[in-house]
Amino acid sequence: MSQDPVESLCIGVDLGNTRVKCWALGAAADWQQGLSLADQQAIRSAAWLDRVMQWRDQLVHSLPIASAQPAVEWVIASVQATITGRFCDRITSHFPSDRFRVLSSADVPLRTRLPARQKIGIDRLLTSWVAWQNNRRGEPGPTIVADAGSALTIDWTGVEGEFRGGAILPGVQLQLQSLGEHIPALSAAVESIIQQHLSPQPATSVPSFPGMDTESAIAVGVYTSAAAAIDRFVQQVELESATRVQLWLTGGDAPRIAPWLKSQYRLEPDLMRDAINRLIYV
Ligand SMILES: Nc1ncnc2c1ncn2[C@@H]1O[C@H](COP(=O)(O)OP(=O)(O)OP(=O)(O)O)[C@@H](O)[C@H]1O
Ligand SMILES: CC(C)(CO)[C@@H](O)C(=O)NCCC(=O)O
Ligand SMILES: [K+]
Repeated sequence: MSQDPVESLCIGVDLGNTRVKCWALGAAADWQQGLSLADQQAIRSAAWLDRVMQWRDQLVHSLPIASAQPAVEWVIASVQATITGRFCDRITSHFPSDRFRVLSSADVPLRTRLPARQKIGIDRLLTSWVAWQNNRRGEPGPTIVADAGSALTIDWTGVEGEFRGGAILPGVQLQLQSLGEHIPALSAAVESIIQQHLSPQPATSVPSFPGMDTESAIAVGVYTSAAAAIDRFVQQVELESATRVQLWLTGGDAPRIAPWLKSQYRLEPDLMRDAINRLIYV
């Protein structure tokens, strides 16, 4: 009897600055529903590579065809080259027949006239490309993606699909950490906000305005600064292009920034997954 793989499985990986996110793509995306296997593991921790390998094992065992030895391909979008090397080495040592493909900026079908395309973060290009694709089906207009991760990036793509560049600033968590580390009087309040952020419970309330104690003043400060940067960027693009823009909001801190925005937006927590999926399957 043939031992050949009967199914193939594609796993999308977003290797960010703080977290790694993995998803089964294509048809297999459904197989993991209800198993909460979308691993979100801090890269700083020693065990993160083991966690991903465990997740890959669990995912394969959850395939509907019990005897399958699927051919597994990892499609990796990474902003950290050194860690990508370690990641691929680990995959090869655990699962020698797994294949991987590391995406580069040349894989993203978005034009740009920027001088150094290869230096633009793959996350910026991928999310901009998929948001622009989505916009084409709706109202035409420039696309802006605000990705609130470790860094907050805000990027502009023209109506014809040209990546125009953007803005990069410290993300919410980084702003909080720098306050906590450099201003002793604020470190306890910052610690408490960070703990709330990391709790699996979604935020229940938006801090009231203005902040009436240290914690809420810090929260109002960092959220309004992120939201104001995004609103200002939107305003500038609208001014320069004389049309309404479509703003997409993604990244771990997007839901907390959203209530402070004046601009209309669409919140898409998994824009990176959608982008990798679309790149591979469409
Ligand atoms: N379990 C968690 N671990 C770390 N950050 C979390 C967690 N849950 C929510 N967050 C929030 O998500 C933010 C990180 O967002 P995201 O996961 O998009 O970033 P990232 O992948 O590290 O960054 P980037 O993609 O910019 O490199 C943190 O600032 C934090 O506030
Ligand atoms: C800006 C970040 C860190 C955001 O994740 C990433 O896109 C990156 O490492 N970019 C490289 C520099 C650039 O995009 O111009
Ligand atoms: K990101």
